[in-house]
Amino acid sequence: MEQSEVIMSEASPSEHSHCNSDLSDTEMKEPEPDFYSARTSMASTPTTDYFPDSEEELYDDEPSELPAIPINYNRGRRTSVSAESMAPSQDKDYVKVIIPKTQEQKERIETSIQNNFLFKNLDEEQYKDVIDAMVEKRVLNQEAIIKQGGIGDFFYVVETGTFDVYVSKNGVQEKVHNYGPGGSFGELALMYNAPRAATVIATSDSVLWALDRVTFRRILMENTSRKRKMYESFLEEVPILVSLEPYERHKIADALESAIYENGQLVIKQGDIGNNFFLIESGEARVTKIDEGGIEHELPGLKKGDYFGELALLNNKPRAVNITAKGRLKVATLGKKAFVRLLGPIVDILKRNSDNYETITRNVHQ
Ligand SMILES: Nc1ncnc2c1ncn2[C@@H]1O[C@@H]2COP(=O)(O)O[C@H]2[C@H]1O
Repeated sequence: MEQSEVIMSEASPSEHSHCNSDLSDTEMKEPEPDFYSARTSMASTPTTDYFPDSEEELYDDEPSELPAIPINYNRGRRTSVSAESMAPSQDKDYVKVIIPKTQEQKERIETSIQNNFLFKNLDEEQYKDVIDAMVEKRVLNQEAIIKQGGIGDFFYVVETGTFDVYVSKNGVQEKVHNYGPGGSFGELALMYNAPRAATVIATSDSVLWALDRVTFRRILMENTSRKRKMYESFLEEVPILVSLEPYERHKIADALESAIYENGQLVIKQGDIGNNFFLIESGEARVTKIDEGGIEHELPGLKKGDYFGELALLNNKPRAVNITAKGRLKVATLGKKAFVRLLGPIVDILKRNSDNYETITRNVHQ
């Protein structure tokens, strides 16, 4: 069947200044959220009709085939969504969503998604479809864009502004996360047909790009859930990551890329500038250090579940050692930006552990 297209009314161009984009986590101020009076507002009137008044409009009661919901995401409170196959990319009956945009709006979307891992690996058509379907949404400081327990309608990418995420457990609200420009949220309810797992509140006047659930499921869901599933059990077993929340490990999975090194291949060269952090998925690695006299010393090796490459990223120093594949080595890598953003909660542990290197090196030299 031919794919049809539905043209939505145009979102009005932005006159909003791009503010707060440089706020670091530490600069963000704690809000006093009032979840019950919090409201959301549409930036541009012409698109208002496209956002249902009630999220319930999107649903009916027919049961649907559901993927397994991961731990901690409002288990047991699943909602159902009909007329969506579990392999959305193969559904030829979908109607493409096209919301006309100015060139300036398209460019702003491209800038917002360029460093977002969920948008990596899209082909040209998928990329265009995503941009076509996105709708601009402006929120005011302290507005709740998502409320925990609500039904999921849209996935959001932050263009400008900042957001805090709260999870309520046993009546206690806990701040679990925050987002800035380029960040994205709201995927869980769409992926698992589950109620919203958290409340997301703007901590400054912000601009978001919203992607409807059908387009999200059709284009972004498969790759996202494939990667999260692929790395889930591995990341659970990496000792350095045990203190992280399951959701934090999922965000790491989004950002990971796997690479294979054959026996004897150099992964890290002493003295180089460091751009990546590595986790060993399988195999082993040799670690050696060349001293000032040019003599190479063997240091304790690395195995599955170990990490390396953090030192140069933590201290902005050249690589301290050589790392070489010993047999076939499979690693999962994180780029520097993702390392800083996603491993923030364990930076102190990484730094503390790195103190041991000096002792190890000193012992080897003696
Ligand atoms: N610790 C967390 N647990 C659950 N959701 C989170 C967490 N941190 C950020 N989020 C995001 O908050 C969103 C709330 O809506 P969703 O459940 O659709 O998707 C959720 C995630 O994108």
